Amino acid sequence: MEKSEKKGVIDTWIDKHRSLYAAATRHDFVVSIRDGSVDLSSFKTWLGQDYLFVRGFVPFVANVLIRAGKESGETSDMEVVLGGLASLNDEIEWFKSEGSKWGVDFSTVVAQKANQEYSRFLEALMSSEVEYSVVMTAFWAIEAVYQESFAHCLGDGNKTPAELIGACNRWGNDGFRQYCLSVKNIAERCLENASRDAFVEAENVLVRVLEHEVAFWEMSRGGQ
Ligand SMILES: Cc1ncc(CNC=O)c(N)n1
Repeated sequence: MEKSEKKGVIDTWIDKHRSLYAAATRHDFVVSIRDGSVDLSSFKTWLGQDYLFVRGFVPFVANVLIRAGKESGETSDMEVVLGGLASLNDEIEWFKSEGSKWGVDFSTVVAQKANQEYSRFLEALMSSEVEYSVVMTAFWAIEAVYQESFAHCLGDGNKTPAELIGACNRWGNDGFRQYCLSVKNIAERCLENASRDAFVEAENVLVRVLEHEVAFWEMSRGGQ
């Protein structure tokens, strides 16, 4: 097989954890956006919680950026992560305008348990004890779940409500897909040279990200 066709370790792990991956990327909430049956109070709950999540995700990505500058062999790694950080700047502005559009006052939104647990998990990954390959794998998984989920809402035959297309475009667009592929390539390259321990930990962290993402979508059911 050509190198470009060779299945990487991340795809092997995704295949191995196929049902969990599907639970994270085809959650009822996402499917309900795509089929147009979404309950708007669920959407508002997700919006408020995700705004808080993203505020905690910024320092995580900043930490990845610092490590990409120091620990990576390739100068392009830092540029890929910097692109991600730059888009988070736009994203926070986007959240604020969506908040006013939907009447969600972020100053009164309280992080729910699943959100708090996800933030704690991100904080633990910021420790210098965690290897770069492990952090990169987690970073890829976090971004890829949103890319896959929202791209699904824009795919052929969707009945996504017009007022939710903007949200879906934010993560479902082709540029974000390309960016996720770049992050995946970085993670794959790091994993090729990782220690046995880091390799085992990376798979474990990938699974944990998927579990956190499922729990995160589940919060939308509360509809508060
Ligand atoms: C819970 C969660 N996971 C991943 C993302 C996507 N990354 C940045 O926006 C997100 N916004 N929220």
